[in-house]
Amino acid sequence: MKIIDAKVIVSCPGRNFVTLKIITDEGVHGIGDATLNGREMAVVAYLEDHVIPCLIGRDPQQIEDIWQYLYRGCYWRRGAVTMTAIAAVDVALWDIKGKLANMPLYQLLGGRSREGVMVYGHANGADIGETTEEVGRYLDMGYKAIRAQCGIPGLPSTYGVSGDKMFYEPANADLPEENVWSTEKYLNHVPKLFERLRDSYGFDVHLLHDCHHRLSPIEAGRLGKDLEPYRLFWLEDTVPAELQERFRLIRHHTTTPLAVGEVFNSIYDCHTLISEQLIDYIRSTIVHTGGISHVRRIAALAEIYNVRTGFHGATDLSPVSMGAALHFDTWVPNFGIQEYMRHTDATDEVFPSDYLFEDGYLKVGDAPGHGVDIDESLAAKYPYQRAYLPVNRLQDGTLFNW
Ligand SMILES: O=C(O)[C@@H](O)[C@@H](O)[C@H](O)[C@H](O)CO
Ligand SMILES: [Mg+2]
Repeated sequence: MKIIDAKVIVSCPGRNFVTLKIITDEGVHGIGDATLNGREMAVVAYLEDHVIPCLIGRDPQQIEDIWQYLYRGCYWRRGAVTMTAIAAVDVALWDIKGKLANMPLYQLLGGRSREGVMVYGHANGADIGETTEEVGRYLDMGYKAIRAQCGIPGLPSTYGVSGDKMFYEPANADLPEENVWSTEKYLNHVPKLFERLRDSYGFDVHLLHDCHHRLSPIEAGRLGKDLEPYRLFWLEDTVPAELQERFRLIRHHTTTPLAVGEVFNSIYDCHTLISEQLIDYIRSTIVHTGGISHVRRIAALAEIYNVRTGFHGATDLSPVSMGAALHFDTWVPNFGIQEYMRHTDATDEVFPSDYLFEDGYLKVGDAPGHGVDIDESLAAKYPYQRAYLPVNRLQDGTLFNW
């Protein structure tokens, strides 16, 4: 069996998605997500110019050998562009293997460990009152876990807060938007939000919060401590995580559970965090971390150290990534939670899938492979539009972390 063709499809049904389709001589095809928000075309070029020529003629069943070939064989290891491109190939090959075996992906991985995958939705509002109402709306939809973000008095815009409640989208067309940030204002405000949420809804719902890498370790320790009475499920991305050792200080100061990893792209970004048990949840997911073949190694390491998975699942990860992640979540023994930001109807039409939201859980279907496909003629109706994530400046103009 041979790979005879592979193509990259770029489509913008509301936001940009990059999809790799691998075609075999036996008529079976597989698809993988290759979307790297704000740097999409770098992965397109990497795949088209450097990866696809090496795939033609290879046996698509040899997933591990192809992974090693692309990782070790390129000499320049790791990095977001490389690991996203490898992930797209890897997921497309697992999709093909599932179709050949006539099995859903979770069966190939080791079978079902749970009935459904608990997901968390995003509630956001301009102020505490609006976010509290939004959390109520998510509870009415059946969510068991909800991430809450809210506007900060005195700041014109805040990460995670948008006009469109259901389809919050982190990127903007044309050029990067600029946000203004004040850690002091933020640290004073956030505990009040969670006090209100617990007063309004009690302690049965899981509440989560994302700091988006904006704090120093000692500030993170303080926030974690201030939030302890409200029993968060997790506090995410408190500090920029290039230095894994930074988490030792945070850990010494708070019992609030910590999650990190959506910007990581390999096991080497998180091995200290995991083996020293400095975090509770690892968020590195399939699309930006070398695919299923690499993420399962991270999950296996995490399992030994009682760290659970909590995969990234924002709207810039396509339904293809969501499908693959849900199969992984259905199998992985040390599953924690899965992020679920709903895609727009236009996106769901371009990527027909068979997963379903039911009472706070996402459930995968039994279609062979990961169960998601791409409607190429519909995808062609939505041409690429350059878009960027925002940047963030302090009030005096200094460029800061976004
Ligand atoms: O936790 C999250 O979902 C966020 O941090 C994302 O919205 C993130 O900003 C984007 O996915 C970046 O592309
Ligand atoms: Mg995040």
